[in-house]
Formats: sequence, C-alpha cells, structure tokens
Amino acid sequence: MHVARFRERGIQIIRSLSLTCPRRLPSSFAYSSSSRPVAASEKMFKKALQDHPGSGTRPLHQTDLLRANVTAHSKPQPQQQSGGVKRKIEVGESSLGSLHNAVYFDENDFDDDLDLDEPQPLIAPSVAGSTISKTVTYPSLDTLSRIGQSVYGNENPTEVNYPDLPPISQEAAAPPSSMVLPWSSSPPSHFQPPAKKPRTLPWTKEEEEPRQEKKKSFVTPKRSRPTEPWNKSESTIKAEQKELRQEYKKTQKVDAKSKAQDSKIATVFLSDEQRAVLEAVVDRGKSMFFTGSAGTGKSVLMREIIAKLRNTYRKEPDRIAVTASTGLAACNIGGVTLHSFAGIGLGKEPVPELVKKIKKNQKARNRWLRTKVLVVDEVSMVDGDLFDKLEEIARRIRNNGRPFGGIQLVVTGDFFQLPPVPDGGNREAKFAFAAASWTTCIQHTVLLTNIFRQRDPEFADMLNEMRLGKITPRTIEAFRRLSRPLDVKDQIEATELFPTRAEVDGANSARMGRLSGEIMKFNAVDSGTIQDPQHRDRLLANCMAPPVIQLKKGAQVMLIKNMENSLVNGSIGKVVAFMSEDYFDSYKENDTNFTNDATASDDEQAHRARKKLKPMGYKEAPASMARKWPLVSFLQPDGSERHLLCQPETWKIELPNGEVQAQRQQVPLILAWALSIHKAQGQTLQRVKVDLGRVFEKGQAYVALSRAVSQEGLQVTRFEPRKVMVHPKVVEFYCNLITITEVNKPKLSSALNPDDFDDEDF
Ligand SMILES: Nc1ncnc2c1ncn2[C@@H]1O[C@H](COP(=O)(O)OP(=O)(O)OP(=O)(O)O)[C@@H](O)[C@H]1O
Ligand SMILES: [Mg+2]
Repeated sequence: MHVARFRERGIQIIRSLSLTCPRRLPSSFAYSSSSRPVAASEKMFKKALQDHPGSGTRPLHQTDLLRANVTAHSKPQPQQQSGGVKRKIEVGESSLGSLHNAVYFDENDFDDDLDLDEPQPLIAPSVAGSTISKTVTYPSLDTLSRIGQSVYGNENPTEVNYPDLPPISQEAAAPPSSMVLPWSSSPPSHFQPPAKKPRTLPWTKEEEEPRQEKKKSFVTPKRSRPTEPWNKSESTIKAEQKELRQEYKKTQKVDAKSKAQDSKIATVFLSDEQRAVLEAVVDRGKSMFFTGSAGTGKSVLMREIIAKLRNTYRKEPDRIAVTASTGLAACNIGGVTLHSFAGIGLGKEPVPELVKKIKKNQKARNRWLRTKVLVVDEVSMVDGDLFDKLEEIARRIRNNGRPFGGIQLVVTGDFFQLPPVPDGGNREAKFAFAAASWTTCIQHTVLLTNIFRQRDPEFADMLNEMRLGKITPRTIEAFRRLSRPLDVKDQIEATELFPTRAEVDGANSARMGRLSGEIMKFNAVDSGTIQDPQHRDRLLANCMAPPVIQLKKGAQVMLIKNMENSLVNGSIGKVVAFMSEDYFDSYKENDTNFTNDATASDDEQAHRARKKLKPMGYKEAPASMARKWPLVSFLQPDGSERHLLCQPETWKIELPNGEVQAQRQQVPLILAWALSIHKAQGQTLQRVKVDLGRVFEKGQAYVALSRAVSQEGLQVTRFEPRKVMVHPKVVEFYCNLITITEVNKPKLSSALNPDDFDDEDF
C-alpha cells in the first residue's frame, strides 16, 4: 500500500549535476591499453623466473595476454586492463595462494616497476567535457532476491562457566526489565513426544500457519555442526589462515548453498527509482552517486547492486571492490575501508609517494589493476582530498587516463548525515562532492525520494525539514511535544542514542547492574590472514560485534545480522534464557514443560523439565556439545514474539580477491538499552529516545532522530532548533542538484531554494 502512496508523491530522478562524459578527453588521456603494461609484465615475469628457476611455471606469451584481453572484453562492462595482472592468474597452479608462493614476488622485485610503469605525468581530466543528458526510463516492478547473507561460523566451546540449564524464573530478572514468558500458551499437543522428522525452519511455513499460531515462534538458523575446537593450536591457526587465503575459490563452490540461505530473507520489491539506478549501474555500467534522505532505501539498493554485480562477475570476484568510508560501515556490508582497499595506510603523503608505496605492495597494486567496479558506501564521511588522491592514484597505477583510471564508481550516502572525521589539524572537513575530480568521475547523480522507513508522511516531512536545516515553527512544536515518555505496553524499552561511547557504556552497564542473575560472557574468536595481532585487532575494532559481550537474562539486545525477513540487523529483543542447541530443539517442541514456576529455582525447574522430557525421547547432549547460547525473544511489529537461539555468526574484513584479512565469530548481539549515534547510523529502530543536549556535530541530530519509524516510537528531549546543524556547503550542493536537473521543479525547488537557508527561523 505504501508503495502506491509513494508513487503518488512522485518520483524524482536527478540526472547529474554536471554530467561530464569521459569519452571526450584530451589526447594525453586516451591511453592505449596494450604495449607498455604488457612489456612491463613480461619483464617482471621473466625476472621472477630468473630469480626462481625451479618454480616450474611456463612463460606467459603474448597470446595469453591477447586471450586475457578477449576474456576481459567479452564481459558485460569491458574496461581496459593491464596485462600485468593476467600473468598472475594464468601462470602456475590454479590457486592464487599457491601461485603467490610459487612466483615469489617480493617488494624488491618491484623496484624496476617504478621505472617501467611510472606513467608520464597525467593532467587531471577536464571538467568541461561533454555532458550526458540521458533520460532514465523506469522498468516495471519485478521480483528481486534480497541479499543479506548470513554466514554461519563454526562454533567452539569457550571457557565460560555456563549454568546447567536456562534460568527461567521470573524472579531472576529484576523489574522492570524482566520478561514475563507466556509459558503455558501452548496447546496440549505440545506435550507429545518430539516428532522424529528433520528440523524445519518455522519461517518457511509461516504463510500456512493460522494467525494465532504466530503468537510465539522459534527460530534456529540452519547451521553446520561444530567442526573445530574453540581453542586452537598454532598449527590449526596456520592451516586456517591458509584456508582463508583460498576462500574465494570455495566461495564459488558454496554459491548455491549460500543462495539457499539467502532465500530466507524476504524478497524486496525495489521501487521504480531504485530499479532505475540498479539497471544503470549493472546493465549499463554507469558511474553513479545515489543519494536521498535517511530511509529511502540506499543501503537496500546497494546490497542489491552488490549481489547483481557479484553475479555478473562470479568467475572473477576480485573485479568488484566493496568499500566504505569507515570500518563500521565497511563491516556492515562485508567490505573494507577505502584506505585498506587502496593500500595507502593513513594516506597523508602526496600522490607520487603513495603510488610508490602501492607499487611496492603486490597485493595492493593488483587490487587497483583488477578492480572494474568500486563500491563506496557512506560517502558523506569520505574526505574530498582523499577522493582526489585516490582518483589520481587510479590513473597512475592503471596507466589509464580516464577518470578514476577507468574504474566504474558506485557511490552512495547522504551528505546531510555524518561528515568526514576531521584529521586532527585545523582544516575544515572537505566533502567528497567538493573534490576536484568528483564531477568528472560521477556520470549520474540520482536522488531517491521514496521514504520507506517512516510511513507517516507528516513525520517524514518533519525529518526532511530537519535534514535541510529549515525547520518551521510548527515542526519545532511537534518535536517538542515528543519529549513525553513513550507509551510502552511490552517489555522492550526505547533504545537511547548518545553522541559519545562513554555515555553509551555508562547507560548500558548501569542497566546491566540492575539485573540479578548470572553474567554470561561470550568471547569472540578472531582469525584471518593478518598475523600481527595488533593490526588485526585494529581492523576488528570497527566490527559491530564486540570482542567480549556480557549478558544476563533480561538484558535488552539488538540483533546485528540479518537472520531472516522479520529478524534483521536492528531488531530489538530481550534475553530470556541461555541454552544449548539440542536443548533448544526440545524446548521448541515442548515449551510447556518449561513452564515458569516462580517458586522454583532455575535448577529445580531445569531438573523438572528434564524429568518430563526424558520419557519423550529427550537425550541430553554430551558436555562438549552442551554449549549454551542466549535465547532472545524479539518483538515483532504485529505484537507476536519470535525466539531465536543466537549462536555465533561471522563478520569478515575481506579484500576483493576473497582474502579474509580478519574475521570475527561472535554471537550476533549487542546491548541495546543504549547505542552511539555513530553505531546507529544506517539502522531502523522501532523505539528510540534521543537527548539532543550533547549533540555536537552537524548532521548528528538528524541521524539520531531519523532512526525512528514513527512519532509514537520516538522520544526527544532537549530539542533546540540550534542543535539541528546543517553544513551550508551541503545545502548548496543539493540546491545545485535540483537547479540543474529541474526535475519536479515546483515541489522540490520551493523546498530547497538557497534563499530559504538564511536561518531566519532560528
Ligand atoms: N524497496 C523497498 N521496499 C520496502 N522496504 C524498503 C525498500 N527499500 C528499503 N526499505 C526499507 O526501508 C528501511 C530503510 O532502508 P535503508 O536502511 O536501506 O535506508 P537508507 O537510505 O540506507 O537509510 P540511511 O540513510 O538511514 O542509512 C529499511 O527498513 C528497509 O528494509
Ligand atoms: Mg543506509
């Protein structure tokens, strides 16, 4: 229904602010793809063979390179490639890891490259190129499979001293956070012995179930049995690292398997404007920036684009580089930071030095050479100077004078949200759109306008006013009215958002302290190809999943992985028990045997439950298998509960070639009484409480408030219009966007006229 409503509100596609076509470039940019890189690669290869005559590889001939070019050009979006990379793929054994060992490149081998490959100084592409004015036509709606891959990691026993059985007494959790469980709600049939049939997943039959059956449902994601111990020996770790280096190959094999898992995520029907972007990127290979208010489905669209691109390049996964401005954003989309992709460290040095640095690093150099599509998420936090540096690096390393060295850019974000982090100096943040090369690299800019997160148009308009920094007195009043406490009828409290981590930690530990009951500690298992523990820890510091999480029964938690259509990243719930997977299976089938008895202790209840279950065929798992995991009750928008046994999931920091630099296995939960605004960016929350008193950054107030789905679910305290800070350059950028395209002029130009931003209302 809301789709129809949004259609009424109109679709506005903005066709580029100054759309510069890279086709007509100065002749110095029309670099021919063939001779120099080929010569360079052959020389390097010969040198490698001389240095390591026993490597047993055959030399690469011109025909190989020709064939490589033909292969590359037969792809849907052909781009010029340096022959230097094909050498690495086609020589020697099939595995990239073993090839790396066999060909033996080390840093010094590339000293020659500096002479060979250093291109003539390239002049930045002219902005005054020809202008594309391509009309985007909308396709009809279609079913698209949604991604949101859940990767089930292996489970390993920790050293945690777990209690024997799930603590289920109501007393154990101090009011008001404890949850009253509807233990006796099951029909008598649930007293029957567990059916001896293979485990089925509740969501697959959800449609057929009568409505009342939905009241409470149990979910155990399908997962493999534990295959490796929690504590690993050194040799196991080494073997695992070797395995990870070759994982990109395995990824191919398990493709079908992971697709099956994805199917539990509901299919998303992209809106017309989302589909238009998807087609322009995937089918026509356009470099695009798509933007829009919070909740317009940018992330959903980006996930869809990545899935489609990965499918297009399924035989060469390293052609797609998935990156984001910050570690947190990168971890959320399974990519790496832009810095990490580029191999530039902090990237403070001038471009020639950075180019030398990259050329000495074979892996980084290959990434630049192999990449055909560079995805950049949360671009509002990318520094403009960094963008320019990367653009020049791309041209130099790839010996290709086209914008960004001919790499297709797929960029998203909302510049009204969090800005680039200042680099410590006095320099004011420079946005990516202010980069000299921005307009040359981005062929189309699309403004998404359908807001999905807030279905109430009045609330969506209030937030849009806030986004633009132009708040009417009526909206100010409406926000001030939201200072009342939320009317909450169940056990899930509003998540408080704070600007600083210290405030978040303080709020969460205060709430944990009020709960009685045993603390359960879950340690993450980290691994990856990066062996230096400090380096790995630095990378994983940005992971949504913490290294250690302490939980108690009654703790409010947020799910940080997409599990299936109604249990997604951002779902809020309460821990109701801790139990093993086997125990959960019995619990699922016989939940009335676990009926809550306020007078009995946890141990007594568990003993009773066991006694009842024994004659029904329940066998207690051996101690090694009996690891206990948090059982979380998630409240669904329709008021029903879903119980999920939260077993460890995997987060990866993965380079485009499939190399997993670092990975973390941890239960997919974080404490959610309080959350930092930074961590909340990108989330959709049903109940939010925001105190704007300490907000200090431009865009911060907007990010915080726009997480809410409705006014009923939002409490705002200390609302002051001056807390709603908007960067004037961002306003100007979006004004130009509208002025140039003149799409939907009457509606949007009145909302975004630059003269409106004189602060008269403040
Ligand atoms: N085509 C669609 N159909 C239905 N729901 C959608 C669609 N696209 C997005 N949504 C839903 O809208 C909500 C917001 O989407 P998403 O997080 O992608 O927005 P966003 O633009 O990335 O927001 P933000 O700027 O805050 O990160 C999510 O709950 C998502 O599931
Ligand atoms: Mg997003």
